[in-house]
Order: sequence, then structure tokens, then C-alpha cells
Amino acid sequence: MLPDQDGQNAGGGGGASEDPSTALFREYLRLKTVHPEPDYDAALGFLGRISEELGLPMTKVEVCPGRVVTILTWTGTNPALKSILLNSHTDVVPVYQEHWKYDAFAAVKDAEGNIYGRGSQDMKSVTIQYIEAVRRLKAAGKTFPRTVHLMFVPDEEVGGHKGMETFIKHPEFQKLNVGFALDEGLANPSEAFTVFYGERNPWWVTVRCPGSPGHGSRFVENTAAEKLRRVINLFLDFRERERQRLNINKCFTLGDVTTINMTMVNGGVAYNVIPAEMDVSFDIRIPPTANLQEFEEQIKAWCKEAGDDVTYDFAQRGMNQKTTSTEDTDPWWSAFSSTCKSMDITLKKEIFPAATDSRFIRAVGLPAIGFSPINRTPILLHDHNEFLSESVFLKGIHIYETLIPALASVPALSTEA
Ligand code: MET
Ligand SMILES: [Zn+2]
Ligand SMILES: [Zn+2]
Repeated sequence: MLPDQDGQNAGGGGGASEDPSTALFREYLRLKTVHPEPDYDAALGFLGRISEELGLPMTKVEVCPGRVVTILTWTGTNPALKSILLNSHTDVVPVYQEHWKYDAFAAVKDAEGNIYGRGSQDMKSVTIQYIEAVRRLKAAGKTFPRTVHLMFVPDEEVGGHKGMETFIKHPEFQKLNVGFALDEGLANPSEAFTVFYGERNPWWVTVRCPGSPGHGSRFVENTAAEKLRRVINLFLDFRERERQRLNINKCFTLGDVTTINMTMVNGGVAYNVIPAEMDVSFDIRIPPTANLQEFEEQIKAWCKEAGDDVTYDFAQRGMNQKTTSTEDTDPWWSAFSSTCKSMDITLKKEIFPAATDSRFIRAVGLPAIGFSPINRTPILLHDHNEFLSESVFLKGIHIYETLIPALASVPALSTEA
């Protein structure tokens, strides 16, 4: 069978017979909300239509020019109670189109029912699953005590500064009266689902190595390149030690160790001019159990060891080490986990290895759980040929149809009286 490109023919179960939730998911995947210039207007138009279809009022807050946070609100029967936030980001990371089987923005469904597209796992699937679950619950005439907010934020993939990081301090966020949040997680290749109660802190650091310039034919002392080499060795030796630590400890996951990757190098003007400066950048992810002050001292010591005047600065320096309770006594976790249990879902609790907007939610003291209802699927976020099967996608809607009522019905907490 030919892959179904346009949803109009019957290939791969598309066309007239296609489940409307799948069709909506594929439509959303086709919006090019891709960096470096995401078409956020397309997403806003789409969400405006959803607001009308669901009969839910929409609030739009422009946190920075061209960066709008959208909220659809389903008011509960007891709006004084803290609300449930269903958060998702609308942007996606770029693609190397030449490495994809299909156009990364065509939302092709193949003969096996796998839907290919940038954002199919991260996290356009989750956005549509929230929407479709709420649509079905509303259509069935359900109501719940707690208000449910569906929130759609820009710029998560570039650090969240013009998105959640700024919005979380906005009076409009306060007005939402959030008690508990769900945000994205990761696929799990096995039958189990992974759930995240904390995240590693991202540190994006650039180390600057100044040195003596001169003619490229000479043995100049104190060059930038010699310092750069020492910096790279010190950082990457630590990377190797952490890699071994992860391999040796069978119960560790990526979220339990520190990763360092060298991601950019800069410097030099000509083959025969010894440069006055060379810079190297690293993406470092640090578990919430690590001592951040000590780690920064380590970076300082490495720079000192590398040579005179080697300095570092941060483009991103997460300092929040708060995690969300997964104790049985916690009412939110208890509602979440017992509802999953009732669906025979096995949960694996982990620290999120990368970063999501949950870190800003946890930083203001609110509980947040990272969960994408994706099992039996390879982890392909940010990768070539990112896909999600239609059946896993549709099952995820059912999961939220069960989770949302449970969370929105958590009885008043002692603090809410
Ligand atoms: N989600 C992206 C990542 O983890 C961007 C977050 S900002 C560190 O890399
Ligand atoms: Zn994401
Ligand atoms: Zn991502």
C-alpha cells in the first residue's frame, strides 16, 4: 500500500474513514512551527478554531513580541479549587530533510499506520491528545470540580525564555490558580510508560581561550589552541568518567549522571594567523542530586588549569533542583498513579534527561509530572524520521480521558479548605 500523503486516499487507513482525531493530529503536524522561524501564526489560527469547536474560551498573552501563550479554559464546578494545567509547547526543532524517508512536515501515514513528522513525539501528539480527550469528555456531558487549563506555549525548544520562563511570572499565570501540571515526557520502547518527576539542570557554557597571536610558521608560546586543547580534554575526560558510571550502575538512567557534550567551536581567521582567541561551547546536563556550587568550582578549576585568562560564561544555567513528590501520600501523585494502575499501565519513574518547561513550573513550587503516553515506540525526539503509530496515539487519548477526570476531581486539599 502506498503511504497516505494527503489524507484524501484510502492508503494506510486515511481518507474519509480516518479517525477524526488522527486527521487533526496530522493537520497539526503539517504546520511549520519549526525553528529558527516558527510559523506561530499558523498555530494560533489552529488553536482559535479548536477553541470554537470545543466551546472553551481562549486567553492569549503576548509574553514577548511575536511570542503568544494561548490558554483554553474548561471551568470546573468549584472554580475556587486549584486548577489542573495541561501544558504543551507548539514549536519543534529543525530537521535534516535529506535524512528523512518522507517530508518531515507532510504527516505521512505509512502502511503500518506509523505517522511521520517533526513533532509526532515531541510534542504535537500530546497537544492533540489533550484536546481530543477534553472534546470527548465535554461531548459526554462530564463536569469536574477543578478547572482544567490547556496551555500552548512558544519557544520551549530554544530555552523557554520568550515562553514559559517569562509567562510563569506574569499575572495572567497567577490567575490560572494552578495546583498541578502535566507536561511532556519521553517515549518508552517497552510495554511500560516512563513518567518524570524532576529534570536535570541544563548548563550551556562557552569557554573562551585567549592566546598570543603570531605567524602560523612559528612556535608561539601560550597560544589559544593549546589552552583550547586542555579545556576540551578536561571536559571530555569528565564526560568519559560519567559515561562509565552510567554503564557500571545497572539501575542508573541517563537522568542520574552528568552529561557533557562539546557542541560548538569557534575561532581563527586565516590558515597562517595564530588566533588571538578560540572558544568552545558545551551542553551540560546535571542531575538534581548533584552539588551545583561544587560543579561550578570544578569548571572554574578546569579553566584555571587550562591556562592564563581562560574564562567561561553561561547561556543557560538552571539552578532549580526541585522535584515533584511521588509519595503515595501526595494527593496529585496518588490520583495520577492509581488511575494509571486502574488502566494496567506500568510506570517507570525517572529524572528527565533533557529539559522541558516543567522546570519553570517546579521552580515556582508547583508539582509537575512529565508524561507522554507513548509506549512500544523508539525514542525519536529531535531525531530523523520521528514517528508515532496511530494506534499508540489513539490509546493516548483514552489515557487522558481517564487521567483528566481523576486529576480534576482530586478532593479539596487541606490548604484549599
Ligand atoms: N527541550 C530542549 C532541550 O532539552 C530545550 C530546553 S532548554 C535547555 O534541549
Ligand atoms: Zn518537547
Ligand atoms: Zn524537544
